[in-house]
Amino acid sequence: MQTEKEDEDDVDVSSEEYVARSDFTASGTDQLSFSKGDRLLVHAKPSPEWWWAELQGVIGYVPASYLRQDDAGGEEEEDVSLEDPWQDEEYFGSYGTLRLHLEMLSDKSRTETYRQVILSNSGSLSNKVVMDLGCGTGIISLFCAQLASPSVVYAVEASSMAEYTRQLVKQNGCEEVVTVLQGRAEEIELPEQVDILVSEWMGNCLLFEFMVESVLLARDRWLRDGGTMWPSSAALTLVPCQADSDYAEKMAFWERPYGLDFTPLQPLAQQEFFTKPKFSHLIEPRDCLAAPCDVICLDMYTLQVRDLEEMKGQFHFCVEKSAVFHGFTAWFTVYFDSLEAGGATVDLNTGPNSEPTHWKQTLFMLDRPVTVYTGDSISGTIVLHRNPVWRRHMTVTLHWNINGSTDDPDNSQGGTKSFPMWR
Ligand SMILES: N=C(N)NC/C=C/[C@H]1O[C@@H](n2cnc3c(N)ncnc32)[C@H](O)[C@@H]1O
Repeated sequence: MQTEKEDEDDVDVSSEEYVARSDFTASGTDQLSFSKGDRLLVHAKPSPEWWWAELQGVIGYVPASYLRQDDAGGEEEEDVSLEDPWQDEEYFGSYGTLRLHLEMLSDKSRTETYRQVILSNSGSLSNKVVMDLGCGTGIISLFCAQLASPSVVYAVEASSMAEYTRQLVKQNGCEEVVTVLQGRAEEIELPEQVDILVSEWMGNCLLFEFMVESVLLARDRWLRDGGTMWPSSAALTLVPCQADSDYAEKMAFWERPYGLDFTPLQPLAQQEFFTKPKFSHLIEPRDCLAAPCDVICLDMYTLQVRDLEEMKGQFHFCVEKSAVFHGFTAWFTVYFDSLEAGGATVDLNTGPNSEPTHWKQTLFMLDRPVTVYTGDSISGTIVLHRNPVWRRHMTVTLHWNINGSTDDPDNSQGGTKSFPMWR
């Protein structure tokens, strides 16, 4: 609930009026929702990002980046610094070039998995209506047209790549089946409901970029009752790990470079290299100190956008090898249910025991590595907290306890650390 203002005396004389640049929907009970153009009275600025403001007698926290001061003319000055909380210009701009598409198409494990899904369901795909959300160069849509006989595939792509995708569809003789629609999936109009919504939406740590929100909105609007989601479900997996080479390279390095003592730089190294997660980390199976654990599982038929604000998971690891516990590594697996009842489920596992993918894995480095021993247990929680302002970002908070099997005073401890990804 938002806080009702008591009485006029509470108004801080230094309150300033600001105008809302865009809508904002509160994602916490102490936040204040507002609409574009609303005039808010800012009473306090406890942090650069979040201010304490009032709207029509109701008070709550508001994201400062959504507000602008009302200049004399009341016209919005051309504010180039206004960043769209979705950063869509930059995001879709990056997908308008080939670099990322080349990376994704070069990822054989990823691309062959989608091909396998189409191939193993080719019979059931006959005469079906398919939506390929975020089709990029259209590879999945082309697989559908080439390997099966759907009645139509709506290939939706928001970036400028769409015009090339149309050429690729024509070039490969698929224009009878594949229709390319340029636009955001949340905004385009389809002529009909779809039987299958297929998308390759997974970001680092499964959710980064939060393209999944677009998939859920499209599901709710365009997937017919009883339709199929591909992927059908997803799991985020975690494992405690050693990361000797990363630690040696970034931290131990400062102990004796060229015979000198550079250890006063280690707090800087900690801050600079270990504050954020490390994307594209390649963990070896031998780096895993315990059996991995699925900490978050998503059912793509029931998952709601509001669930994405905060996702929590628990873990309990039994240490299987004595080693230095440097941190946790995360990866994901997505599952594609067969269109036929009882048919085989296809999965894409991006973990260390599968073919490497362009996502690789994500390393969360602890501030203080600690030696753990076979028989110890590491238990705790992981929380993925979506950034209330930068909607493609999140913070991953890990909380762990080590229950030492030995009486080594150093290793019955725990900790907690939050990793911004990225803001
Ligand atoms: N797997 C990851 N990380 N990204 C892969 C895929 C991203 C592709 O999907 C497109 N895309 C993302 N969101 C939307 C949307 N809401 N509407 C239409 N197209 C979209 C991007 O422009 C890329 O071409």
